[in-house]
Formats: sequence, structure tokens, C-alpha cells
Amino acid sequence: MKRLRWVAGAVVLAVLAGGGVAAATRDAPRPAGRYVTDDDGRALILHGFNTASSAKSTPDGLPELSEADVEREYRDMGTNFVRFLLQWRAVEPSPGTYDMKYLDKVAERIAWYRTRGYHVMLDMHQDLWGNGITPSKVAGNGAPQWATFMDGLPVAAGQPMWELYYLEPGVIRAFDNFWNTTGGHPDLMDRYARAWKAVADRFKDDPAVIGYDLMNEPWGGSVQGAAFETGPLAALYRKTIAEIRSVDPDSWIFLEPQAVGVNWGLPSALPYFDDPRGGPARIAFAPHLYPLPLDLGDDYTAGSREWTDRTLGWWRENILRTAERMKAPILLGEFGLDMTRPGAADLVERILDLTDENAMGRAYWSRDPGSWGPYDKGRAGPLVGVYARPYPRAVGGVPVRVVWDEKAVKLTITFDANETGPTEVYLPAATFPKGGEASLGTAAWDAGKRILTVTTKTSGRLDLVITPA
Ligand SMILES: CN(C)c1ccc(C(=O)NC[C@H]2N[C@H](CO)[C@@H](O)[C@@H]2O)cc1
Repeated sequence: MKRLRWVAGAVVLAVLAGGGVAAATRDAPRPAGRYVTDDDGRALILHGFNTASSAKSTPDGLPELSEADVEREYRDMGTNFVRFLLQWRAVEPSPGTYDMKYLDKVAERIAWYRTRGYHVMLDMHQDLWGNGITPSKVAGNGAPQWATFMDGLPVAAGQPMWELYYLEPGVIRAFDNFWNTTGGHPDLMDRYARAWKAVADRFKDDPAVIGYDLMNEPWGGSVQGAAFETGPLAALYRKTIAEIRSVDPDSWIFLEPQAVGVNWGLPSALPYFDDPRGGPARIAFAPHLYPLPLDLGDDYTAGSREWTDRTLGWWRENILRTAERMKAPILLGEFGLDMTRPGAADLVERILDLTDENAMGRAYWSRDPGSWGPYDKGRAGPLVGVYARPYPRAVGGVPVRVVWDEKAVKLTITFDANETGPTEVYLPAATFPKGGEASLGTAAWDAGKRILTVTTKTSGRLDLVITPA
């Protein structure tokens, strides 16, 4: 099976290499320079986790999480963002019936984040369609049973890799029926869009909810690539944007490309989407990043590091190109790996630098306990030290670039100032034990929250340099 992965990967890498060589001869597209903004219009740098994969399999569809977990995460890493996993099966347990008790329990957990200054993005999560794809419910999450139509086609249980379930006839048919590729279920996409309307209606006035990630890692079934992204996927997004905007004019809407290929660096064909909110658009692009060499089982060391860095370059160029087409800011909705593998911390640093330099928010996959996450068996792992990184939580202007120089212990925030408010910077204890100093403006240090708030003049391009107090 590992050989199969390698063959598949070699083909994709060859395609990327071809594209990469061609792309290398063109100017790299400039960073989109667009940001998700808060209600005051300040640019937000979203830095957080996916919370949590456990929601996929809990009977109530809620992540295994306590308020103490949120408190520990803030104390250890100063994050300001969470991609919070929802399950359609829990939102709409039967057609047209929305479970407000479930949404109230989600609201309780959002409050844990709100009191600590977090922004919450609600993610309608699915993998493999839903847990109804096998009788024993061993695979899949997201969609309810009543929306799962496999038309009697088989799904062989016991797949050696979970991704292979996507290629099973029954799973492809479940997706084909949802996208109405079969013509047999024209109602399902409307139901999905109306489920989002119910969620948006419940959370539209919650100041912590920054927005909605409409579908996790969409899969087109028998329709793939540009035909899928510009066809049924774009249709679903337009339907859902309209339903959400009918009740919620202000929350951000986050749109993902198809996962296959784009996660690794291949281009997405996702088109521009109009935002009918009657003001500046609040549509963001939310890809994922899983470098193929690592997906194929390699580590970020030696020769594979060079290959991985090359695929990161392709991923960056293709993502920036799609974001430019969409006129949208970028949130990296998922990236992650087994932190016990050689080179893992270096890769996370590399991706944090990439997101800083290219105006992207980021959510690590995932917050769950274990070797991928920040905590394993209750103890802090290597990710905590890497993710406790100085960063501007909010910027009183349009950021041009953010550079964290660990050797010089210097954070430089270059931005075009405007009247949107002060710049707030998180400074971890490891590198800023006594807080920080600002090279311009007036600064106030909140030792409890570890946030330096810098008030600067409100026009012109500024280079704000933060150094240890
Ligand atoms: C064949 N298809 C459609 C496919 C293959 C592989 C992934 C994947 O690895 N995704 C990366 C991570 N994202 C999910 C949660 O969103 C995690 O379970 C994966 O590790 C996705 C789709």
C-alpha cells in the first residue's frame, strides 16, 4: 500500500514540478494583502487550533473539551482563534428539524472562548460524507443518515487507509446524490444551505463568532477538479451564502477548495463569489496544507525537506493566485503532523513563517490530545513551544508583512496605518519574559494576558518593531 501512495505521489509531484518549473519563471504573485477584519475594521491575524476531531465521533457531535482546556491553551500559547467543528447530523437530526439544544451546547463552548478574547469560526465538518457509509459506523462523519443515499452500492469496510473509503462506489454515490450529479436528489443542497441558515441565525449576534466555514474538504464524487469546483461546489456555496446572508449580513464566510490535490499544492479553480451583504465583501478563502512528501510518510529532513519546501512554494503560488481571483483574504484552515517525527517542529515554524509573510490566518490540526497535538497524555509536547509565538492579534491598519526574527528576538509589523484602532501583539513568556517595547507610538502591557497594545498615528506606512522589555 505504501508503494501505491508513492506511485500516486510521484505522479502528483511530477505534475507539480512541471507547474513549479513553469511558475518559477514567472514573477511570484504578490501576497493578496487582504485580511479578515474585526468589527472596527482592524486586520486580524488568526492563530489557533482545530477543535476538535473528537466531535466527529461523539454521540452529541460536540468536541471533548473543557473550559480548563481553553484556559490552558491561552496560558501556554496565547492563541486567539478556533476552528470549531460542527456536525450536520447534530444540527439537523431529521429533515427540517434543527436541534437548538445542540446549538445551545455549542454556544456554551463558544462562551469559553469569548471570555478569553478568541474569534470562533464554525466548521461544518465532514470526512467521507457521514458515519452512515458503513453499517458499523467505523468511518465517516458529518452528514446525517437521512441525507445519505448510496443506492445500495458497496462500501468495503476495513480499508487500509481511511482516505481509500472516498473511492468506494457507495461513498462516491452518496456524494453524487448530494451534488445532484445523479439528478435524483435536487433537494439535498438546499437542505444543507438551510441548515447553515439555522446556525447563522443562532450565532449572528455572538461577538466571538467571526464566521462560518461552509464545508470541510469538499469531495466531488465522480465530478472532480475544475468541473466540480466551478460546478456543484460553487452552486452550493452560492446557495449557502444567500441563505446565511438572509439572516446574518456581517459574519465572514469561509470557502474551501476541493481537498484532493489542492492540499498538496495543485491549483484550485474556485471562482469569485459575490457577497450580497451590501458593504465590503466578507468572503474568505480557506485552503488546507498537507505537503505530499509528508503525506507519503517522509519526514521534514534531508532530501525530503527540499522536496517539501518546493511543494510549499507551489502551494503558496497557487493559493495566492486563487485568493487574488476570489478577491479574498486567506485562512489556512488546517495543517499539522505527528510532532514526534524528525523535523516536525521545523516544518511548523516554516508554515508559520509562510502564513505571516503572506497575510494568512492559520489553524493547526488539531487540538486533540496525542502526538499530533500540543498535549499528549496531559503533558505539553514540542508543539507548545513552537506555537507560543509572538504575533500581532489585531493591526490598526493593513499589514504589509509580519516577520518574527527569533535569533534577534524582534517582531516587525509593517502596515499601512488607518483609523481602525490600536495594534495588539501577543508576547510569550519564553522570549518576552518582562513584556515588550514598541519602536513607535505609545504602548501598554497587560501582563495577565501577555498582550502589548500599541497606539500609533493613523496614516502612512509604519514599521512597528517589538523587542523584549
Ligand atoms: C481522497 N480525499 C478526498 C482525501 C484524501 C486525503 C485527505 C486528507 O488527508 N485530509 C487532511 C486532514 N483533514 C482531515 C480533517 O479535515 C483529517 O482527517 C485529515 O488528516 C482529504 C481528502
